[in-house]
Amino acid sequence: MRIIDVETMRRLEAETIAAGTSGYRLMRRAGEGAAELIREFAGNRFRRAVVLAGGGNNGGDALVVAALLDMPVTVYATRPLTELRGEARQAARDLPDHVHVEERTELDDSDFRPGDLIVDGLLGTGFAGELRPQFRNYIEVANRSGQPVVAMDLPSGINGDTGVADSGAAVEAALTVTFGYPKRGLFHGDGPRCSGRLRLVDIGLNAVEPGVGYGEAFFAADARRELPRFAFDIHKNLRGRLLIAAGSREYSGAAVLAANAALRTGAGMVRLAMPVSPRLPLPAALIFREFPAGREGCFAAEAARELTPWLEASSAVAAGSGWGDGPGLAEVLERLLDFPGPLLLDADALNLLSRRPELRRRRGTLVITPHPGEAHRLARGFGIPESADRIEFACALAERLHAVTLLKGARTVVAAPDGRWSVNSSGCADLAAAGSGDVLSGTVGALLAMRPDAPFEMTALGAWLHGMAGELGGRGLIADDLPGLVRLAVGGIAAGSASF
Ligand SMILES: NC(=O)C1=CN([C@@H]2O[C@H](COP(=O)(O)OP(=O)(O)OC[C@H]3O[C@@H](n4cnc5c(N)ncnc54)[C@H](O)[C@@H]3O)[C@@H](O)[C@H]2O)[C@@H](O)CC1
Ligand SMILES: Nc1ncnc2c1ncn2[C@@H]1O[C@H](COP(=O)(O)OP(=O)(O)O)[C@@H](O)[C@H]1O
Ligand SMILES: [K+]
Repeated sequence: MRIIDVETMRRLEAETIAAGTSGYRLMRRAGEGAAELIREFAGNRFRRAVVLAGGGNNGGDALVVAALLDMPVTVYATRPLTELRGEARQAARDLPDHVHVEERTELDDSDFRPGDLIVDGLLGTGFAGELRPQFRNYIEVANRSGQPVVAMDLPSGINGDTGVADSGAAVEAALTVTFGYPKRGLFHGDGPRCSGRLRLVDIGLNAVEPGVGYGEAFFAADARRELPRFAFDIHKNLRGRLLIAAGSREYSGAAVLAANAALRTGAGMVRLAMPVSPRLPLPAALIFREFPAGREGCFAAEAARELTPWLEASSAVAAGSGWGDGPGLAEVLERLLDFPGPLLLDADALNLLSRRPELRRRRGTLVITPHPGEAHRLARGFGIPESADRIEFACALAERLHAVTLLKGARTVVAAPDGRWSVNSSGCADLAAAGSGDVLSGTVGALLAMRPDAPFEMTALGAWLHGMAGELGGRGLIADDLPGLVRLAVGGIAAGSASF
């Protein structure tokens, strides 16, 4: 989905209205979509919704939501609803009687209580200049309450173009529901930190013209488009054959996580090559072999030759998770780099490549999945200037290493050597846990094995599925849970579920 700036958003809105859809219709679609997502997010965890309504259309969206929630609702309005104009006025008129409205110049801590879900409709794309004191007070008290906030369109206080909380205060949302197209500010500055989970509601705006906008963000609609579909009479050999070369004596769990994830993502066949026998039970569906190990318990150089028959039988390879460091690994890496199909390198394989950049010779597609530490080492090894802007940095790595680059973190970036890039919309802080990256390498590896011709799209899809699995898991998630949750995310998309 194209990321756009505020000016383009206004133009598309005006053009859509000129083409015959009323502004209030757009607001209704925004509010209805948001209410549905809020119901899903809230489940039955909350006793009351507290809607913070500003004086513009962002407030209007929140009032539409207030009318549709199936729990008690209190609206704190920054100004009398009778003073609202245009579509927001209409939304105020359509509020049912059971919605309790208070006009409040100021809020204090006693205005929120445990069991409240806060809906932030203070400021959206119309926010400009210094935050007025009343709005600063609303934002600060809401944040201080510790109750989850769902932001309409943008977290209030965030500049829609730059993502910066210009006035030093912004809503810290648990979920942001953005309307029509994702705004640039959600991906820069304070945007990722303040927006929390991200969802997009299609409100039927005119399509943005090709070439207009600023880059791509990957949402559920993109996952629906990209998920490989299989004919009813498919054969396992056509559903992707992945070789995973991973693990060491110390880190056998990494290999097992990657292999489980690859199977649960739906690869037709997964082979796991490890230099030791794992301490953990392996899924019976996995094809496993122990390869020669050196004294440190890592792959020995002989493993390189012995991998040949398995490489010849694979449509993609994922390597590097839990490799550790040993003298034989450079030879193994060189052998893998000769593989003609897509090769994904993660973790210690990237660290090795950073120390030995001269090994980077390759015929086939290379996909790299560094976390920020590994990306930093790659930048040093390959002499790439590091940028604080994650999108710019991922693009520089992709270009210089000629590799599809997945730069991990909150709002993972996937960049291609040809300059395309996409920011992932799914994911949550629960993914910041040991082993979660190993699962990602198995998931992306499986997708590359299914669609070796579309490495950029499959890598972005893998990031989205992994992020969604994290969201489905939530608090208390451990990496062992993720493969099963990836399966649920794949299944939901494949079955055409309305969720996500
Ligand atoms: N563009 C579109 O196609 C659609 C926009 N919609 C909603 O409309 C929003 C934009 O609405 P508006 O243009 O009315 O703008 P907003 O509602 O985002 O903001 C304008 C209001 O905020 C106040 N304001 C501006 N700067 C301020 C500051 N520094 N301190 C305190 N108050 C400030 C203004 O006085 C005005 O009342 C979007 O973010 C979205 O939520 C939706 O209704 C759906 C359609
Ligand atoms: N705050 C966060 N929000 C969303 N995703 C995150 C966050 N922190 C980490 N992740 C994701 O979790 C995974 C962690 O991978 P990695 O650092 O390689 O872990 P490990 O090496 O322990 O497996 C990556 O997919 C990364 O994008
Ligand atoms: K908002």
